[in-house]
Amino acid sequence: MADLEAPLVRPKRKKVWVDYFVQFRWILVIFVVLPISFTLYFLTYLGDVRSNWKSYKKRQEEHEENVKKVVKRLQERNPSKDGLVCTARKPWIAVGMRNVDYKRARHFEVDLSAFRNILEIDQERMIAKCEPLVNMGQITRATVPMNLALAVVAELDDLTVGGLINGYGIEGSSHLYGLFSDTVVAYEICLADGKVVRATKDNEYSDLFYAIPWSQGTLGFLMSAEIKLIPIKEYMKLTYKPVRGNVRDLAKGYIDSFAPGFGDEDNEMVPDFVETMIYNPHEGVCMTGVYASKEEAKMKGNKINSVGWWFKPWFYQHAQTALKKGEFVEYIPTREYYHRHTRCLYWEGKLILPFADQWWFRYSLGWLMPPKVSLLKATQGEAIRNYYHEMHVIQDMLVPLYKVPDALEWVDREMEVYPLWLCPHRLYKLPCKTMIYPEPGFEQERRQGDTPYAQMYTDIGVYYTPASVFRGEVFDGVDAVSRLESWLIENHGFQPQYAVSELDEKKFWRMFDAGLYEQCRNKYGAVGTFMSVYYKCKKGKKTEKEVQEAEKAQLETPYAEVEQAE
Ligand SMILES: NC(=O)C1=CN([C@@H]2O[C@H](COP(=O)(O)OP(=O)(O)OC[C@H]3O[C@@H](n4cnc5c(N)ncnc54)[C@H](OP(=O)(O)O)[C@@H]3O)[C@@H](O)[C@H]2O)C=CC1
Ligand SMILES: C=C(/C=C/[C@@H](C)[C@H]1CC[C@H]2C3=CC=C4C[C@@H](O)CC[C@]4(C)[C@H]3CC[C@]12C)C(C)C
Repeated sequence: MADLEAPLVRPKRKKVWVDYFVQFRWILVIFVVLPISFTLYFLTYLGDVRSNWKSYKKRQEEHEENVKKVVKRLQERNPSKDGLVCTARKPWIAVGMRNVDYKRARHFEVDLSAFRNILEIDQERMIAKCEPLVNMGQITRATVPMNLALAVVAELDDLTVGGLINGYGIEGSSHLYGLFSDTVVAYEICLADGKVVRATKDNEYSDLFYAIPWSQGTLGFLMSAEIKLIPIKEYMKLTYKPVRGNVRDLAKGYIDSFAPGFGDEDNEMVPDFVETMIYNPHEGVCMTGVYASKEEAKMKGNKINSVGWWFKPWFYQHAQTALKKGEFVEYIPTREYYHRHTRCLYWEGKLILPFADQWWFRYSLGWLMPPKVSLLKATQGEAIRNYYHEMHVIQDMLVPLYKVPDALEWVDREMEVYPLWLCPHRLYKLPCKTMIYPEPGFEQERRQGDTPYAQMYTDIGVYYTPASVFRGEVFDGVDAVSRLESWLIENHGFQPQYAVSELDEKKFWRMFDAGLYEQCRNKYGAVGTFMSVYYKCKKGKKTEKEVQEAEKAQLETPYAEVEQAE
């Protein structure tokens, strides 16, 4: 605690050309990225419309044909000559910060680009059956008019079902439903030998069912997923409540905004949606939402705010107005609420287009927003990419709810990044130990927000330029991330794998549990066909030696070493 009190003194840093490149990147973004993004969004939309014209039967038939092609392609692979297997999705298309170096070294690609259809919306079973490239924009466009939604809808339109399942996905409803993968009831998986199986939590493939989340596509290819739907209403009644104090007070305000006492999950006060934004070490805004009918929203005296229109203020700035005007309530059309952070990429848009939040830009060119993450990645070059690793932070810390005050103190001291995004999620106690798992014995502590069957966690989203960089001081992003990871390991926290990681293999397996994953890798023949999850997450260019070692790997030994060391 003592060293927490002493302020860090950082030396000044000299600006280099890449600082100016980042500062003037908006020129490239306005004239190249935005027009192409807009065109691509429009073409994707037309593709979705075309897909919707097809009957479910036709889509299912096409799906079966496409699955056969995947099986054939896998069987064509010559293990002694071809590399290990991954999808053919280009590294820059994926919505993640990793450099996906494994796709820049020897590998064997399987093209899944045809898998972009919603195969069925079953209103009786309350299930949406989706192919892996169905994205969030597409699914809400199809379900919201039916007053249905996936139980967890990740905010950015371009996030895909396959990426959210094989990685992680979260939203403001995760305090009720868990992470995206917790809402899946069945996976259709193509295994290394080309066998296609349906895994559910209680059939013969239940081990595979539990091992898929966080495995990054290293156990098999996901061909489709059956995902839980929930009934929704047309509007989200959102309450914005300002909180003030030190970071521990802000954390308490956040926890009290939604978390009932231990085991009191049926408490009617628990909202449908929760998120908190912390704007500086002394101020934050806690938001809680409940679904509301259009009749209620349109009642006299109620304020409707269609936040999705291109000319509207960016959502995080709109929420911030609660700090001036005090607590307020408004009704937001549900689909616009789901995608509230898309237009400004949370607040990252401010750095890329610093004036795009001004009224004159919003009214004149706001309709071109947002720039597609994939195009930003495609045009950023090595220098900007490295700048984002060294002088910027894009990380999430999944921590037990009761540790949020400590985590906020840590981030404030070590990174000084604001705004911060806080979003709670349940971490279920499952019949087997998955890659991420609650603290052993958490239920005996009977803490606020927990239930006997799940521990409440929080995703602390740390995205932006640290204050020290704005002040022109030295900031070592690589070292900061490394310390963040160590803090997470010590505090039973987890780091989503879309972010850049500095973990070595042993530390990786200290953060994540390898037991079930390794067992399934061996049982389902993934070793020697699919890459390992650490190989995929490891930062840095792959050397020929590393590629060869990965290809020859029979057993993932570092896990065994961790076991022995403990
Ligand atoms: N609100 C949220 O929850 C947010 C989440 N994110 C992160 O972004 C990521 C999603 O980005 P997105 O571009 O959609 O996904 P990606 O293309 O980045 O895929 C993520 C991983 O899933 C694997 N994968 C994807 N589809 C399949 C499949 N059909 N079969 C097997 N493996 C598959 C990929 O394997 P391969 O490398 O072989 O292609 C990759 O390892 C998530 O992992 C999430 O962590 C980011 C922002 C917000
Ligand atoms: C994890 C969550 C949200 C994360 C977003 C804030 C980030 C996810 C991917 C990030 C980005 C990817 C690539 C980029 C290209 C760079 O040149 C600029 C930055 C960026 C656009 C970057 C910006 C942040 C993300 C969108 C959820 C759980 C809240």
